[in-house]
Amino acid sequence: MTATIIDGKKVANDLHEEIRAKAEKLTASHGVVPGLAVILVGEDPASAVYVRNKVLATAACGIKSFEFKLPAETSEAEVLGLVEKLNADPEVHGILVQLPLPKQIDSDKVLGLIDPKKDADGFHPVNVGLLSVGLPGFVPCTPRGSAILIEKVLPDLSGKTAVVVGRSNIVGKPMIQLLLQKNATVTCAHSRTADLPAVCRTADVLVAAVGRPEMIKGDWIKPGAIVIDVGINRVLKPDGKGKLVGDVAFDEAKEVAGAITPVPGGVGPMTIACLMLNTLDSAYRSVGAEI
Ligand SMILES: Nc1nc(=O)c2c([nH]1)NC[C@@H]1CN(c3ccc(C(=O)N[C@@H](CCC(=O)O)C(=O)O)cc3)C=[N+]21
Ligand SMILES: [Mg+2]
Repeated sequence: MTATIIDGKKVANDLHEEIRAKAEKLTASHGVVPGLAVILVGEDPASAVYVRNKVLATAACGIKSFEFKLPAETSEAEVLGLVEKLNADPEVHGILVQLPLPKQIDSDKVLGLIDPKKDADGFHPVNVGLLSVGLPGFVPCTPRGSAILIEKVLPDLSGKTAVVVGRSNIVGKPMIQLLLQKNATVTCAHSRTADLPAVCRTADVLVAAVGRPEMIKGDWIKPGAIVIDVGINRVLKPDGKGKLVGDVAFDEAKEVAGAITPVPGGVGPMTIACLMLNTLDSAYRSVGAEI
């Protein structure tokens, strides 16, 4: 039996339509168009794809997009100044500073300056804290999108075991919080975990967020498990062309799993859809309207 392939692109496109309808409703009732500002410092080819997809998504969702592409040698003071300007701009409801930033810029300082009420990435310590105590705030886009996909396949995680491989602030840690909120029994595994394959084999829900191409093999997966592949790795094929692969060896894994996300077309589009969702939520909150 082969796994159900979870179509993240389809779920994301459906979300875009819902967001557009709600954005139009907010414009009709309050004259507000949700706005998202993206700051990109320097040229990174992978970032360029991401930024292009974001701009396409804002258009699909009826969200106004403000793009700031700054040269790689931009000073920290300049980025901080831009963040302050966007914090004060009533047309901007969400601010995203694309990571990683060049060396001369302290990213903690920049993320800490973003108004927590406009923190569409959910990386500000205030939002991290709100998530960890279960209060409303911004939830990071990749875990939020992953949780939506898991819910589609398995709405009730009570009594289920979830393993998150990776402990980053961007994906692993917030993913753990969301899985706990859903009553899963959660393990966080990482590069120092002993016998990682055995730990992965305990998972009814396995979230791979390690950033290492095809590291998680088919025989690490419990038969019937839900596998969420967060990795987006660009690798070279023997013919010299580039292709995208996840952190999971997909061809093997799909023979064992019950459901699995592909790369591309899985978590990636959901990350972007959730960025739109966070921006929409923020615009509603800015006028005190119910979503
Ligand atoms: N502050 C910040 N927030 C982020 O969320 C953030 C970031 N910085 N820096 C870069 C990474 C990367 N990232 C991606 C999101 C979606 C796709 C995506 O749409 N992927 C598609 C297409 C990929 C393609 O064709 O290249 C897919 O997987 O199907 C890719 C990459 C968000 N990031
Ligand atoms: Mg690690």
